[in-house]
Amino acid sequence: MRFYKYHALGNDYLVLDPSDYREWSRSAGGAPPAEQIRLICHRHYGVGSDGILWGPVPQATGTTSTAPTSGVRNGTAAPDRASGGAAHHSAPPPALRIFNPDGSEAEKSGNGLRIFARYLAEHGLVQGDRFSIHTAGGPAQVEVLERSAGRPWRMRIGMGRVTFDSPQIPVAGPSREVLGEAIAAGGRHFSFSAASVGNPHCVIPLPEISEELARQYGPVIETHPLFPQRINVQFMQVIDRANIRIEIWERGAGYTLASGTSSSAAAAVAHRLGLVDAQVTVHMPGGTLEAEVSPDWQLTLSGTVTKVAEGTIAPDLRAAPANA
Ligand SMILES: N[C@@H](CCC[C@H](N)C(=O)O)C(=O)O
Repeated sequence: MRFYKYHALGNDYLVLDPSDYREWSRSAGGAPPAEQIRLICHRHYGVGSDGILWGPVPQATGTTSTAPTSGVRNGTAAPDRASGGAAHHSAPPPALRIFNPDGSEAEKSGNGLRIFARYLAEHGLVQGDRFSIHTAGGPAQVEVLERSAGRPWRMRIGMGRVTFDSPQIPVAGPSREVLGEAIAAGGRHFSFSAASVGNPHCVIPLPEISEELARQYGPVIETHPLFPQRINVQFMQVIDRANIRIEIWERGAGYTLASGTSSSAAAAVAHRLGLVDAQVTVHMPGGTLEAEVSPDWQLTLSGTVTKVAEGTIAPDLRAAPANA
């Protein structure tokens, strides 16, 4: 029952390889039960993390939802133009399932993809510095930019194509691009735009942002009736045409120090609204990511991954209820 802990700008994940957890991988859902995910991710009762990266899994099960809450469906991000993906490999690319600390399953994670890519590369599970990873939110193309022993790695991920179309995000109401709409939450009115990069995002531009703002209004917006599958929320401050700041409330995880898909969605929305150019540095409490939006709305993200620890989950944790 080994685990590998990494962080990407303070957004921390545990990689659990299904080959170490045969009982769960052979179960009906083929993944850890939701109560085990909640316990393992718990900061006091468990190992502690912003989520679990479950893989590599066979590609077919990488797009199957057994999650109790988020209702994962096939993602909307288009295959990365540059990837060529599976076509370049004789074996299908490794697939990844992503679980939030509340036990729900997410379609995609930008930081999770960089972390899982490093795990695959340093365990000899992929060849070379360019490879694909499949998620329920679409394929991603990885490029290892810098690898050095005992230091954080740097990688670039082709995240796929962003969409602002309401049915694909999803956002309730008539079919439309969700740009600059009004939302009332927690007694306040905001203007928001919504996007999917494989998972759903609500971006709220404001002149000033703070952690308190994200913690106060994030949970109300995450579960707003406009968003039938809940939503990740970014409060965004545009600094200039090449820099934005975001504070994040993640669906199923709460306040986090960084998020890759949030960075992608915020950069794409800011670009779509004409507020920034195509290359954007996204500043978050945990650090910065470099985002790029291509003319056909393909997104690329570059940033670091740091290995934290590896170890073994004790049998006590397998048996204990979440409030033990
Ligand atoms: N931290 C992630 C996003 C993880 C998934 C998200 N909470 C969801 O439910 O969609 C990232 O780096 O993108």
